[in-house]
Amino acid sequence: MSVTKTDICVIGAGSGGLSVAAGAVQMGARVVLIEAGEMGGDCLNTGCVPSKALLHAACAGMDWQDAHDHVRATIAAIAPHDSVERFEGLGVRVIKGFARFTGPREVAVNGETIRARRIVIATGSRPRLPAIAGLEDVPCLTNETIFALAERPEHLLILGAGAVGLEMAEAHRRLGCEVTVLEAARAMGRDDPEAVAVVLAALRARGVRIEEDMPVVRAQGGDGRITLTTADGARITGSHLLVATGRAPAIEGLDLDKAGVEAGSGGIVVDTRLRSTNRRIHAIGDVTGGAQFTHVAGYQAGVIIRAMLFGLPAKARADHIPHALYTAPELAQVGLTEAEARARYGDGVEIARAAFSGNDRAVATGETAGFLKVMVHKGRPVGATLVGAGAGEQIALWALALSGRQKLSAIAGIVVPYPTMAEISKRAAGVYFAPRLFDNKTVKRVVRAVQTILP
Ligand SMILES: Cc1cc2nc3c(=O)[nH]c(=O)nc-3n(C[C@H](O)[C@H](O)[C@H](O)COP(=O)(O)OP(=O)(O)OC[C@H]3O[C@@H](n4cnc5c(N)ncnc54)[C@H](O)[C@@H]3O)c2cc1C
Ligand SMILES: NC(=O)c1ccc[n+]([C@@H]2O[C@H](COP(=O)([O-])OP(=O)(O)OC[C@H]3O[C@@H](n4cnc5c(N)ncnc54)[C@H](O)[C@@H]3O)[C@@H](O)[C@H]2O)c1
Repeated sequence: MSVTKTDICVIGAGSGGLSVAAGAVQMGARVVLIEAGEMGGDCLNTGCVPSKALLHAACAGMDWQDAHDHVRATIAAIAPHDSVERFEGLGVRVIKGFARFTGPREVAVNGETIRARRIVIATGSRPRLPAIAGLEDVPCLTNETIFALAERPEHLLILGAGAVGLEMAEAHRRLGCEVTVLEAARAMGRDDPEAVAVVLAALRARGVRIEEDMPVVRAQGGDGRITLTTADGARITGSHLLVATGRAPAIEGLDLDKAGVEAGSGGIVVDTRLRSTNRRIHAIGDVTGGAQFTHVAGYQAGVIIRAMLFGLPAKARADHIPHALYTAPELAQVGLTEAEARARYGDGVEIARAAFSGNDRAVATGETAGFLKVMVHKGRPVGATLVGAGAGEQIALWALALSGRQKLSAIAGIVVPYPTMAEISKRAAGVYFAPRLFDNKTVKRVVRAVQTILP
């Protein structure tokens, strides 16, 4: 077996692995990148990119065929950025094959041994199928197959009202499918319930049936006719079934034990510096079981590059990481939700709110559903929840505020073009300061005194 020595060996060419490889090689490290499937991983091929392309096409009123052509064209347009050719051009050695550990510093692929000073596991996640009687015998779709569906489902059943379930419900309903979402617990359970309610109301108004606290106990049927039985005995029949009940870490076949890397049911165990139980092996992205987003994998890549290349003890933060749900309206969150802020700071937290119905641009465009609420502790925002048109774009301002640990006065002090949706952020900050300024006896006394002496 031939042996190749390198500085960094990256397993998985998805959002996390590609970022590590590109950053490290351009700063002078020797990098080997191993990918078993498609370059670009989940995000490009079966996740973010096709889902956002499908949502756009559906909201723009395209038909099934045009929408799927748009999905393929979008992937094809972005693919060169993640391609073998681009990475080889940067100086990375790319190996297409399945990697497995053969020792604490060694990985084997296609009969070759890669011996590396540092190894990065960025193998991502796979759809997790729940233990429901009969499910294994029913033809079910996941994110790996739904974007390649040739024909429009007449009635799409969706298990799980998380991000995948709700975005796919939105897209397929707009493409003309009947859609039923069955959620065992609460839809978008980690997000602010008041904000989630706005999204659910909009989806329901467009005809999506969403049932929460509705565990499914049995699945039966075949191609074109699938019946789900709920715990209370109700039977719901549809033509297709999408399972969107969360993810499992992609660690099968990696032989982690040979490298002394521990994994739990959530994924590879890492410390705040994203080191596994083998200190020379880092793990980033979905495989660690934390917040599963492309921008998190990319952020974590930056953290470990600092450690691997410069020996800096960089820690990964989580308090400034935003996420967004791309339904209409969108829902976005950064930092603590109201419930989390109240649990942490008790009465020390204040909530500053503004509604899209009070935003002139939203009124002009008819997009008045939704609100912003900002959780404030000692004059600093510790979280922001946005639900409304363009929430995913607008959360960037609050991500900046939390990332820089800025005061709310920084947001109150910005000047925003009129009329824009972005005014809602300044408005919420104004709501926080208004009583301090306008209901303040000292301020009033000072103004009266100054007025008596000013010429
Ligand atoms: C439908 C859907 C929509 C999504 N939308 C968004 C969104 O809008 N925004 C967002 O931020 N996130 C979104 N996500 C989540 C996002 O796709 C993931 O968080 C992100 O792709 C994780 O990146 P990663 O590098 O950890 O893993 P991946 O991108 O999955 O990459 C892992 C790579 O490792 C390879 N691999 C696995 N095992 C091996 C091995 N042993 N040897 C070699 N290669 C291996 C795989 O083939 C894969 O290419 C979405 C996910 C889904 C399912
Ligand atoms: N816009 C985005 O950024 C975006 C979009 C899609 C996916 N993602 C990422 O992908 C990951 C996976 O998404 P997901 O939606 O599959 O997972 P999820 O964890 O977000 O949601 C899964 C949902 O399924 C429910 N569930 C679990 N078992 C069930 C059962 N047996 N029957 C019915 N419901 C059940 C859960 O209660 C939960 O609400 C997410 O963590 C998210 O980070 C992000």
